[in-house]
Amino acid sequence: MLKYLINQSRVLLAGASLVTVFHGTCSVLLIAQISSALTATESERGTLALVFIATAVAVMLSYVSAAILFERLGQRAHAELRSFVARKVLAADYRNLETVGAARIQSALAEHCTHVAEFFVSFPIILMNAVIVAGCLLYMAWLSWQVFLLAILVVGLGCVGYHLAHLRAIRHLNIASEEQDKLFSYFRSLTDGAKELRLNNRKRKAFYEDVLSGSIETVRRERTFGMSVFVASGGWAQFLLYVFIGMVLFALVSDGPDRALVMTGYALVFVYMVGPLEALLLNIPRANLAKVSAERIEEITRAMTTQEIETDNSSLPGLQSLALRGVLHRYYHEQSDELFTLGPIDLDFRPGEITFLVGGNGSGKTTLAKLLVGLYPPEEGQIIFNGKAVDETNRDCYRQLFSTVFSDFHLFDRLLETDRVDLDNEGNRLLAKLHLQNKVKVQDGAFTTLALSQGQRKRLALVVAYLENRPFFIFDEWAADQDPVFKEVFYRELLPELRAMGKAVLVISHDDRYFHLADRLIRMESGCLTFNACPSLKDALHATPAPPLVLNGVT
Ligand SMILES: Nc1ncnc2c1ncn2[C@@H]1O[C@H](COP(=O)(O)OP(=O)(O)OP(=O)(O)O)[C@@H](O)[C@H]1O
Repeated sequence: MLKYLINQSRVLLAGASLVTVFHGTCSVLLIAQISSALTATESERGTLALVFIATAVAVMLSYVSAAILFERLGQRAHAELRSFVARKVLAADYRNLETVGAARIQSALAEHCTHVAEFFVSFPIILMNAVIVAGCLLYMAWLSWQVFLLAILVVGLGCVGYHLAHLRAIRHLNIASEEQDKLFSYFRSLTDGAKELRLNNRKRKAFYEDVLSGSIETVRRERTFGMSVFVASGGWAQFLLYVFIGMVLFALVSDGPDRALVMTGYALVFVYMVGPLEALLLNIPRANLAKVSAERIEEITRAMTTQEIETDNSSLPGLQSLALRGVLHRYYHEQSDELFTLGPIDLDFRPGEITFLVGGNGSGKTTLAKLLVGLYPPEEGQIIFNGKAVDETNRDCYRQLFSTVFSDFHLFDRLLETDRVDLDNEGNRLLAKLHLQNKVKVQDGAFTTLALSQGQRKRLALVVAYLENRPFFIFDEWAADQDPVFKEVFYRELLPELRAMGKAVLVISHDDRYFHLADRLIRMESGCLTFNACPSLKDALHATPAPPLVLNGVT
């Protein structure tokens, strides 16, 4: 991931790095000039002053240019990463997305992308200070070659120590990253479960103390440990530096004619070098954190795959026939080691036909709807659409056949599903039909508000589905949250209207008083079809009566 980003901006990165190297070199030259000026004669000072001013200006200009270039790189990397993850999420198979989970995706989009982008803040600091430290060492080598050899030894020892620490620290940073993914799901529970947490004080306390705090603490502990190991390795490097300084000052510099110049030079360089060295040791861990986050993004996005070919929407076919043949889907529940199997299912759908799908909770109605609309590719069997099997090459195109309102529907404030010119007028006409005209309007292709009751929001979702106007409509317990008057409108007006328009309609419903309005009734039990016929054959519907509900021994 980091390599990809670096590759994407290699020209800008190379330019910024060159400017940084130039800045580091000028900074070292500045120190060398200060050192020379301290022991310079009166006649040399004039020229030295001019060179000093020119170098100082170069240092300032190169610093500003490098900082701006790297800021641009960082922001660009951040934007690119966010787009990359968002595109991956949009293209991923729905099932893969369910497996990865919303929390990990949020974590990737929020924290991990930020950490990776910070690499472009750390990188110039590392590069700039590495150049300064290298320059200082070279300056020392020029003053005395023995010192240079010693410096090489110190750098070697520092590298070995750092590498060992690095391996340990990365392990802890990885654990922290994994825990952070869980933490994001707990953060969601803070807002999504706000009502439940307020209504049960024991639950609220337990959630905070046992779940949330534990997770926050794990991230803190692991990250602190990981970063501390890096800091400790920084301390080791600093210690080596002082050993190096001590050996140079007290053992290596002999009493010669240049002793004063050499000692002044060293004193200055040492003092100057400590700052860059510290910056270096502080920023290398940050770059490592970026690496860990980049690996995490890679892992998350790798799980979001697809083999499907995206449709261009130019020639969406109409519906002539649709058949499910031996279609089967399984859910595996890891915690309980249980498998839910839906199917094998054989079903036919025709235009202008209203099908009701009924059955107990958890019998597989929604799963069947997801299979039918192509959100889940069948594990076995086939969907035959207009005589052609649906596969990776045409599944995206096939999905464009459906307008749906699932029970966990999402409303976008903008009406993005269609580019029809009469969108506002048609939207407002439908809103009036569903008695929402005083609550919300469609204005410039967007709803004026979404702050409505659940039942009203479902009516908005119905408006959206109507505006999409696809050949096949699916409603998953749409009427469950509606007043009797809207149930009437839905079952007795809207559904017949859709039938008259030649739409195929699948209605998942528990409203048995409207079952007779369907052209066909399907019943599901434990993932299997147990009834598939005209609704007048009512007896078959009640083949398996539901067991009585028992609460604390009271029926
Ligand atoms: N994303 C999922 N991952 C794993 N198992 C799932 C998933 N969604 C549903 N299931 C399981 O599949 C079974 C059928 O669920 P489904 O939602 O299709 O039932 P349903 O008939 O629509 O129920 P309800 O009437 O309560 O909405 C359930 O046992 C459920 O535990």
